[in-house]
Amino acid sequence: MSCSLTEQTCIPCSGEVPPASAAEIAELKPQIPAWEIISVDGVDQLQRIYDFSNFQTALEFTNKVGALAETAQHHPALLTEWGKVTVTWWTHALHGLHRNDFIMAAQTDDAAQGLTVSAPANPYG
Ligand SMILES: C[C@H](O)[C@H](O)[C@H]1CNC2=NC(N)=NC(=O)C2=N1
Repeated sequence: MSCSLTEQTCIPCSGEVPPASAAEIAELKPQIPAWEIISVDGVDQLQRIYDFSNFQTALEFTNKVGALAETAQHHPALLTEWGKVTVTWWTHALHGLHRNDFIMAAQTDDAAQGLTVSAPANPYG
C-alpha cells in the first residue's frame, strides 16, 4: 500500500483479527523509525520517548495524544514527566501489534511537531 500511515484510520479490532504479520511489520516499521518495538510480558508494543523543555509542554502533548486516541477509539499508555512523555501503543484485544498501532504512532509523531526539543532539558538530571 502506498498511502502513508498518517492518511490511514484505525479499523475496529476484536480478538478475531490477526496481529500484524512479520511482513506487515517490515513494511510499516520504517515509516516510524524513531519507535522501538519492545516486549512486555510477551506482548509486543511500540514505544517512543519524546523530550520537551518543561512539564507544561509535555502535558499539552499528552492531551493532544489523548484526543487522537479518543477519536480513533484506540488508546495508548502515556507516562508524563517533567520534560518527557513516554508513549506506548499496542492492541489490548490482540495482546500484540496491529496496523492500528503503527497508524497511531505516525499520528503521535505528527502531534509532537513543533513541541519537542532534541535533547533532554531536565535540570533534575
Ligand atoms: C470497545 C472499544 O473500542 C475497545 O475496548 C477498544 C478501546 N481502545 C483500545 N485501545 C487499544 N490500544 N487496544 C484495544 O484493544 C482497544 N480496544
